[in-house]
Amino acid sequence: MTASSDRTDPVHCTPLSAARTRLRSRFTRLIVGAVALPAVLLGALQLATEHRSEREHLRAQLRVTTRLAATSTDQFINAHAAGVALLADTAAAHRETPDLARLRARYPAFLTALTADADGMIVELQPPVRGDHRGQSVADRDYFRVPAVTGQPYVSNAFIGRADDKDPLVGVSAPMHVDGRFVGIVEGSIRIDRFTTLRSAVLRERGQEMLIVDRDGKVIHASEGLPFRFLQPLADAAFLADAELDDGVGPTRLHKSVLRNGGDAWAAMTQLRSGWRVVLFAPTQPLVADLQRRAITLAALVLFAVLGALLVARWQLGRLARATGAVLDAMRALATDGRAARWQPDDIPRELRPVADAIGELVLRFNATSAQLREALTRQSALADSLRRTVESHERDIAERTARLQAANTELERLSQTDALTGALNVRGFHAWVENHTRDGALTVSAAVIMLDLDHFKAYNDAYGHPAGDRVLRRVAAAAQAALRDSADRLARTGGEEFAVVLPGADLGTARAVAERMREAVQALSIPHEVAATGRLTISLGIVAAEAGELLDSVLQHADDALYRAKRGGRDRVTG
Ligand SMILES: Nc1nc2c(ncn2[C@@H]2O[C@H](COP(=O)(O)OP(=O)(O)OP(=O)(O)O)[C@@H](O)[C@H]2O)c(=O)[nH]1
Repeated sequence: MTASSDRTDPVHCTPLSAARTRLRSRFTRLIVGAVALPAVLLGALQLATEHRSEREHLRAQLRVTTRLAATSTDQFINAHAAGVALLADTAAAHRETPDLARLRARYPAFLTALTADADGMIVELQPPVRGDHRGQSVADRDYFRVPAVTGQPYVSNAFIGRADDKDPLVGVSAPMHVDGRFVGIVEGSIRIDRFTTLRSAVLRERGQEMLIVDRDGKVIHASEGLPFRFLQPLADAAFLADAELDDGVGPTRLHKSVLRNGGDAWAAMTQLRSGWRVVLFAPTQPLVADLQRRAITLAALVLFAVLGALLVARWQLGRLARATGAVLDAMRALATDGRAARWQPDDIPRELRPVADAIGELVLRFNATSAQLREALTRQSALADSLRRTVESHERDIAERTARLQAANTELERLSQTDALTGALNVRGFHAWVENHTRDGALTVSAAVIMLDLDHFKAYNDAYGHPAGDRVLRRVAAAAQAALRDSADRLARTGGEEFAVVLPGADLGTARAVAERMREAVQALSIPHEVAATGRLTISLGIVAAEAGELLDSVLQHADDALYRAKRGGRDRVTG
């Protein structure tokens, strides 16, 4: 639900997705920073420490092996030299011929053995199968000259055998003295491979190469991994440089490209009693290869650890995102609908439980408050309806009362301006008409005025009584009112039995016609009046026409004058 609503709601989707993305990249950086970096640093430190330790171990082991190799070689050579010396001494003491065959039998490493006289001429050579060399001279050989001069046993440098095999040899020799006189030497030649092959093989199995050089710095033996050949002069080689020997072994030093394969190697040198030097080389390549292998293993471990941590973080972030999405949905429902679904997260991390519980409580409270609010709104709405109905009813009453009041007022106004006896305008009503049709006493419209007066009315009252006079007044007024044609015309009772009629816009002719209709209408009433000459009640009328702007008082006076003339003229007539 969260994901879909996020997709369909760009307003809310973008910030939420961005937030999750930032959180994920932050987690990634955190894991890389907190796991990978320390692991790599610690691993590199560990590798460097181990590498240094193994290098030191290798160097120490190289020194030990060098010493062992030198010692065993020394013992081998010395043993054979001692054998030759013993044979020489024994033979000289007994004035016997040295038993070379016995010597070779005891020391099988001797390829040949010989005796030579004081002049260096070979007396005997063993084995005899190699040819008879008796009479040949070895006076040029070191193994003859040195013992002859020094009187001491001697270990030679390397040399090539004179036999057909041309074997690489070293010789050990010892002088013979009879009665203090040098009489010759005993010499044994040892094929070099007799004391190097096995040692080289063992050392090579341990990853080391062996070099033996003689006192002149020429190669006696170089194992297969070294690029040196027999008798190659190496006196100037760095690994043979004089060094202070510690317990018989010089310091181990690293030498570049010293191996046959071009590789580097640590080298340790020691010197034998014979003056030979033994140098052992320990290639660095296995150490480097081991370091590379460990580094690759470490990198793989770190990589797997980081990937695992990222997977776990991604899984946890997914849970967090789902829980957060549910929270947002609940909050969004609150914000948009004003309602909240029941908050029941079932897959929320324990750490977020307090937040979820707080939101759940918030939702419950919100729902309760919302329900109360709705109820209050419903009550308020009902109350408002009732109030509105009451107000409307009151307004209707007021309107009706106002209408009645206005009607009453209108009626009152009409009555206040109406003569109660005749129904014509009274003096107040006539003044109201005057106010509407004059300004400063002058007419604002043209108008005709008729002044109407009952003839001999006093006599009528006297003859018929005042109430009968009232009835006559009422009938005359009704007849006069009936004679009016225009709705704007007005009949007003201006005195006891005197009426004024105003006809807006009318001319004198019209006024006369109206007045005549009135007179005739009264005549037609045939109200008996014994005192009147005609025997019936009549009326006299004076008429006048005025233009707008004439003073009303003056107009009324003219009309009154005309009425007077009608009276004086014999009554029952219209005079203008
Ligand atoms: N019955 C009755 N009589 C009224 C009323 N108002 C005025 N009169 C009488 O009308 C009479 C008017 O008399 P006069 O002014 O002398 O006029 P007249 O008698 O009509 O004589 P002429 O006008 O000259 O014809 C008086 O006697 C008044 O009492 C009224 O409302 N009712």
